[in-house]
Amino acid sequence: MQHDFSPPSLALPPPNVLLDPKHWRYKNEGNANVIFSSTCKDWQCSHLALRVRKSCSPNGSRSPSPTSPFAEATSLSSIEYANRVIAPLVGPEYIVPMCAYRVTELFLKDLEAQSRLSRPDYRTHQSIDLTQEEVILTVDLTSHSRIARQSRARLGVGSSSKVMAVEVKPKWGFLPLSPFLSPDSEKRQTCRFCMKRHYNQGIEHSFFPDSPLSEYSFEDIPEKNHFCPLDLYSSDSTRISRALGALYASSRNNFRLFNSDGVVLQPDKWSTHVYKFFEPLLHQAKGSIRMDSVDHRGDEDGPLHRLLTPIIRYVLQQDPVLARLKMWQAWLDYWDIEILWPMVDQFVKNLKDPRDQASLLAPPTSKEWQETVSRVQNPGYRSMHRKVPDTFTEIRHAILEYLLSATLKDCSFIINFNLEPVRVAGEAEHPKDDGSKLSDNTVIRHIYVLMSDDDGHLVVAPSLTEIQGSTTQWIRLGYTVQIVDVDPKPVDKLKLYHLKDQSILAAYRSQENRVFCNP
Ligand SMILES: O=P(O)(O)O[C@@H]1[C@@H](OP(=O)(O)O)[C@H](OP(=O)(O)O)[C@H](O)[C@H](OP(=O)(O)O)[C@H]1OP(=O)(O)O
Ligand SMILES: Nc1ncnc2c1ncn2[C@@H]1O[C@H](COP(=O)(O)OP(=O)(O)OP(=O)(O)O)[C@@H](O)[C@H]1O
Repeated sequence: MQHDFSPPSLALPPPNVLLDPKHWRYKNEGNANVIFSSTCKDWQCSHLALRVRKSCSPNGSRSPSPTSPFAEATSLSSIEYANRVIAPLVGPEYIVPMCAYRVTELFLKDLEAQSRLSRPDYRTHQSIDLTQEEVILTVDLTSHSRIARQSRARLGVGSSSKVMAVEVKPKWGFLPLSPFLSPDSEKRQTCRFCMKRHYNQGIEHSFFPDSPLSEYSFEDIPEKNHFCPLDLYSSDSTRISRALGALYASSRNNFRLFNSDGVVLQPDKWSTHVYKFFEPLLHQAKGSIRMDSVDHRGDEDGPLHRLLTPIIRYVLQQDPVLARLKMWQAWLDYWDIEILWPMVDQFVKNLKDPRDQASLLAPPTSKEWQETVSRVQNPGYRSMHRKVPDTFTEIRHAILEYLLSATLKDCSFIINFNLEPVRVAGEAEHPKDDGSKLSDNTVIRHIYVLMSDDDGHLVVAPSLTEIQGSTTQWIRLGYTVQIVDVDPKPVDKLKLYHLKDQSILAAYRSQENRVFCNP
């Protein structure tokens, strides 16, 4: 049933349990996959998720087009890519355990039928691919059971089941480095995400002129209050807070909050959920955190800004995930697609032998991906003055590097917070926490959180020693940070990347507002 990449930590229940559709509930989906969470309470099952590929059509038949993300990405290659290509770059602790699991068409049809009512309208033009023989069995990063079990085993305490998970799709975190882009290029001042806003608005108008607001619509907020990924990646407290505030106001597919059951919450439920999660701490601050309107997302004194922002900001400032994503996104996209694609295209045209042309743009092999990772990890690779690629091998290298950077520009990370039982001051502190590993590579870290007596603000610290004396009550949160959606991008998307890049630029230039992103 399973392939070699199954990590030992996924001790699996028998197939009759796993292949029972009533044990799965629709969780969420992206462009290419639908995710189901386990509803089975069995300890071997309760923290699992299924990642099921979508077809290109509404009836579930697989009809890969040359631009399809599935054309090269079978479930096995996605797993291999995550473990052998992405893990060495960003760190194995961020990679979610996964294995390929054989399924039947009947099982897929049942999943398809039971998910129909939960799926958003704008996604239903693609349904589950009923021809796939394997899906990815993985860990549900929004579930409480894995970290809670670990805490129980380590601390010998009954662990609370309170969990809050947030997902962030941070997108492109850099302004281009390319020495070949014009010094006057808009790309030197405005990040790709901020430019793309105008392109998205154009697409939405042309496709959905009368549609109600969806995840994909921009709400009517002033330009200066929009989310800029560069703020999130900045490691500066004020800028991270601003980025989070912008995401609360207009989250699109860049920010999600999950409840204790791992269900995606609608934005108007976020404040209440966050408030309830922190309730053990709030007796001192009840008056100062406002819960008096229905939707507190924009309220500076509401639970999102006062409670959620400090803990996410703390995690993002401590954890290297964003710095690593940004570094590799930028270095692997050294030339910029505006320069790279015409270079590739010209080179292909100059090749006499059609077999050489085909092999320059052939799907990368596993060996090539692994060579790419070794090459780019070599310190010499990060030189500011790279040789312009002009041989077959160099152009091929530049293509693979760009595709790798595209994966890192499109992935998301999930932070899962697990609330441990409430303690009072004076209780013995846990030993200093340097992160403990689960049986896979997942690292659990802990933070202490309290309401400051002085001003009713949330204080976050890595150990109690730093905060004792200023309060009577604190909570300890275990948290994990892991990345999802690190599939390989197909090589035949390269041309489309260029087209999209030029369309984004054109849409940005066609309007008057200029955005200056802080690098
Ligand atoms: O190009 P972008 O930035 O629009 O990214 C696409 C994403 O759009 P986003 O901006 O996040 O709404 C897009 O996300 P949505 O479908 O919009 O949620 C996909 O992730 C797409 O990747 P793939 O085609 O499924 O492999 C993404 O395409 P890639 O460019 O990563 O291949
Ligand atoms: N292991 C997981 N645990 C919990 N939730 C998950 C997990 N993997 C994915 N999800 C949820 O499902 C959503 C879609 O998953 P994923 O990003 O893998 O789909 P995709 O179709 O490949 O995305 P894209 O549109 O970027 O191509 C994620 O945004 C996240 O909300």
